[in-house]
Amino acid sequence: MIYELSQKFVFEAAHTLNRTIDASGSRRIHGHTYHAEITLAGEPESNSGMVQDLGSVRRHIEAIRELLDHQFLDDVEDLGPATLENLCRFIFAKLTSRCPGLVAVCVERPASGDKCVLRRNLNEGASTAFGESTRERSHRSARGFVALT
Ligand SMILES: Nc1nc2c(c(=O)[nH]1)N=C([C@H](O)[C@H](O)COP(=O)(O)OP(=O)(O)OP(=O)(O)O)CN2
Ligand SMILES: [Zn+2]
Repeated sequence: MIYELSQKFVFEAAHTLNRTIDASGSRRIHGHTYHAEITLAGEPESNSGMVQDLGSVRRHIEAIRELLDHQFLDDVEDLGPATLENLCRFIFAKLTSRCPGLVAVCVERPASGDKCVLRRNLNEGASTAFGESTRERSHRSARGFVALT
């Protein structure tokens, strides 16, 4: 049995995007309301009864949210083209060392029904792609839900 703990947050941001379809509208600066959700997996620590205190998760999220909320996403360092895919990767990379057990990041635009989920691929060692430390990998391995790669 494994527990999954999630926290949602919202940010508003502007961007442009180069596309082969609907190109002119996407190339103009426009904005979206993004709804994001992060998920941690693990076992509750016996004394606290918590996988991780959601209060500390919210603090870490707030630091990331400040990098995105009311920003022009084209100018955000390390983001690349401001797609849902890159927003998931960006949030995952920024949070993974602060939130042990981070397994998924979801970003969606409810207004248009667009959604992307980035899940840690336990079988293919995708964790290293996000700059996860050896300490974190060992930590998760010790909790028994990932094989060391
Ligand atoms: N795989 C992806 N495809 C697209 C993404 C993305 O993040 N990943 N993003 C976009 C654009 O952000 C785009 O603004 C959305 O385009 P579109 O659906 O055409 O129109 P809007 O949501 O802006 O809605 P309107 O109200 O019609 O402007 C496209 N593709
Ligand atoms: Zn857009």
